[in-house]
Amino acid sequence: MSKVTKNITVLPGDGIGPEIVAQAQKVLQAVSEKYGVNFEFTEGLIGAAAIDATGDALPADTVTACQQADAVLLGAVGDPKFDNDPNAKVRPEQGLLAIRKALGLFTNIRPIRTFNALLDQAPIKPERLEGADFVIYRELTGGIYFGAKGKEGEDKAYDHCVYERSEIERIAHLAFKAATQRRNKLTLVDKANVLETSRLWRKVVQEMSADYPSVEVDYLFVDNAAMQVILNPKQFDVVLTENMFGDIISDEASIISGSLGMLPSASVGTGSSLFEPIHGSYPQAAGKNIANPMATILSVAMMLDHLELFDAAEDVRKAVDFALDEGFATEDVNKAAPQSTTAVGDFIAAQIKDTVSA
Ligand SMILES: NC(=O)C1=CN([C@@H]2O[C@H](COP(=O)(O)OP(=O)(O)OC[C@H]3O[C@@H](n4cnc5c(N)ncnc54)[C@H](O)[C@@H]3O)[C@@H](O)[C@H]2O)C=CC1
Ligand SMILES: CC(C)CC(=O)C(=O)O
Ligand SMILES: [Mg+2]
Repeated sequence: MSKVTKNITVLPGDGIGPEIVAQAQKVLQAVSEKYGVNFEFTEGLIGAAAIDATGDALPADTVTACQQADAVLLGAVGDPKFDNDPNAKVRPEQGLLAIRKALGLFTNIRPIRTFNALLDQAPIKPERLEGADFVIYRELTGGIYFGAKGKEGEDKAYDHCVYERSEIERIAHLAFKAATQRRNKLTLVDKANVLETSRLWRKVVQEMSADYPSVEVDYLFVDNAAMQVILNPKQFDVVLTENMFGDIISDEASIISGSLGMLPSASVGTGSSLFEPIHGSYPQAAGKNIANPMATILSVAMMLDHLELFDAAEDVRKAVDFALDEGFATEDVNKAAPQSTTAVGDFIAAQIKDTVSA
């Protein structure tokens, strides 16, 4: 019988992107060998790498390759030469925003959990963290990142924040549904005491809650939420929020997991789904073989769930837990005896091949 083939478009991007994506591909290769699935990889340019090669942060053939894929795997984009040049006309991050828009990826799902092996080293008391398990539904193609932006002269600049009801409803439906499959709680994080867009979010979510009677809905202003997320993370189940607030709150929530290098994400919507760590291109670590590949590897687990390879996804998660339990991890989560990025990738891939499937 011929093997099932899944076409994966791979966008390594910038900084540590190529290093962490290579480890994620090793993991997919291990899954391929164990489960008899064939992964066909097509590589595309995005970000600073794409600007350097073509002048464009998202070349048209990258978009086509993503549209034709069963799933997309992204590393990260961004380079200090653009970050430090406020006058740059083209920026790596434009490529990321553009692929999200082109694929209609209106929801970014960011699960936040703890890892037993990392509880003791967190800057927060372990008893506050143990059992924390929530998921952030971050709106991904609207709000201030996508509104009109510009400058008036040299000393005035603006970024507009706009949301339409339909943009709120489509992600809110996904978030409510997720809550019904979890612990039936949804927290809307907004700034409805100040922002008109937030008041629209609140109104729409209040109206929609009638369709999900089992779900308890509460509301938190984002400044309070930023504090609650680390003070009492166990209170959250599904957190629904707009683009920028979700971006910020999720980086903060990585403290609960132990490192920004631990948090994966799935971006879903109307086109091919895309899987990426929540962190950026960590340029200080580029080329040093020290970045944590686990966020990207756990993004592969989310990809495998999406491809309905559920046992393989579980294997990947278990292999990451095992690596952490064995202390086989990079310096961000194992300062005493750090392993390299490639060694961690090899270890996790070998563990997947070695374990008997569930
Ligand atoms: N999705 C994306 O492609 C994103 C891109 N960026 C871009 O990345 C560049 C750097 O931005 P930063 O604000 O420094 O954010 P960053 O997420 O790249 O790094 C912030 C800090 O988090 C830690 N960290 C991040 N990833 C890690 C990993 N895999 N292993 C271990 N530690 C890790 C490091 O301590 C690092 O200094 C910028 O150009 C920015 O625009 C930032 C966020 C997301
Ligand atoms: C270009 C930024 C919006 C990337 C980012 O920080 C993110 O998506 O988390
Ligand atoms: Mg971010």
